[in-house]
Amino acid sequence: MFAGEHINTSEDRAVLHVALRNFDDFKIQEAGADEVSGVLDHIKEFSEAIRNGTWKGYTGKTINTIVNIGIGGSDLGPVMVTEALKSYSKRDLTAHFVSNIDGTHIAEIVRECDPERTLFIIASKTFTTQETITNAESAREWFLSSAKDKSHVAKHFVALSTNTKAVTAFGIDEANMFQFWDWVGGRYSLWSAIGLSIALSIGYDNFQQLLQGAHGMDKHFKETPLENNLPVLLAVIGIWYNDFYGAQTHALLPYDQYLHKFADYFQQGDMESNGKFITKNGQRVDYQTGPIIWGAAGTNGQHSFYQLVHQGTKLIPADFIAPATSLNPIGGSKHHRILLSNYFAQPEALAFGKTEEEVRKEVGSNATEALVKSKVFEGNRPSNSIMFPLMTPRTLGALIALYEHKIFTQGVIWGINSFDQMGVELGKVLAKNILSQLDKPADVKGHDSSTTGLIHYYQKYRKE
Ligand SMILES: O=P(O)(O)OC[C@H]1O[C@H](O)[C@H](O)[C@@H](O)[C@@H]1O
Repeated sequence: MFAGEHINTSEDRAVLHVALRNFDDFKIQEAGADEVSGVLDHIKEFSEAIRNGTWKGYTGKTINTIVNIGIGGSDLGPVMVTEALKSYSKRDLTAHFVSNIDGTHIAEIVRECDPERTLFIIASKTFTTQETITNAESAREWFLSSAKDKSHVAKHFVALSTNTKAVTAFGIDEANMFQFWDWVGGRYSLWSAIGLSIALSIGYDNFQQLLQGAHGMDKHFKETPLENNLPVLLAVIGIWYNDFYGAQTHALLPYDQYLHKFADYFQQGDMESNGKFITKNGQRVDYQTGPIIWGAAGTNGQHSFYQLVHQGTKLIPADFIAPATSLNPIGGSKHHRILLSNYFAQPEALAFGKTEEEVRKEVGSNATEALVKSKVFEGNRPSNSIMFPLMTPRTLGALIALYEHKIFTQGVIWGINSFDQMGVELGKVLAKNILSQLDKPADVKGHDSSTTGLIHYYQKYRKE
């Protein structure tokens, strides 16, 4: 990876998100790597102009709302990080994120926006993603219904992309485009121009701290012997339970409300990277690869699904993640002490459980056998605990990079290409064909009976 070899073999690309946060440290030879600092300067200059009010909208007002339009890697990273670092954000600059093609998403968000004071950020590596381009067109239509004159688009629309041609064809000036390169995978792109909404929200200096935190983890990963190497340790522990104990899933359980999108983010990060049954050499694996990633912020999960984690029939390895100090120490950190007491207790309960003997002592001799059995915790359920002093941009950068490299290490051990995503293509192709058949029942051809029946049902009941 660090040598810039084309380890994304199926697409013949280097994988160099580490070059986006390198600060001239590692020597990386790859076209575009020398352009990173120029794009960072552009992000700095632009984010400062928006934040200090020198950038004005078409009626001379400052920008008070940003709307990032993107999906997958062009959405989840910015959403997760702006939520995680909300405490560092400019409170009078509201950030919204539109991803879903469902018109409800953009319709509900523009209801909260003032066209004179809103900046739309069209985030798409390829600039061909159907959802993003359709949402961007609708945003432009909504904007022009107030602004009227197309020349005003320049003050309210910017693009983050590798595809200059498509960006300019959409009507966004090249000067308002923030570049990145094909060696940045979508799910590894929050460090690139795709992070513009993060820089706008928390300020460029904090964005840079985020990058530096990730770079620190890159160095650790590259230079530390395997037995002390955090991403490697997480990777092999994960493989141990996944491949040798049959665990199907892995839960990410941050005891930090700011990290409430962490599991959503790494669902793409991990499952799109390692959800593959073909090795780099084209063989079908005869072992398990990437786990199902899921989770929720503690303690909410405890009151929802932890029953199964403790007493269900499935083995669920979990990562418990928490800051020692809260950024909101209300009530003299009373909340945080309660939160952390749960953070400490859950892994302990999972590991050591409660024996039948202990239950008997507790319930007394009148309890039925069934009640006794229902209160037994078998224990011996695995978890990792990750703790850090305080949620800062630097810490978050390191935490994200920790998981990125864990995923990469696992992919290497499984012999798969963690950096392509062929599995998302088939559905897109089928949807495109179906879209062209939706008008008339007679057009619905070439499908199985269930699909045909469903489309006919829609055609019977739709109102437009
Ligand atoms: O940034 P874009 O080119 O619009 O791509 C957005 C997303 O599209 C697809 O779903 C890919 O599987 C994702 O990896 C990617 O993040």
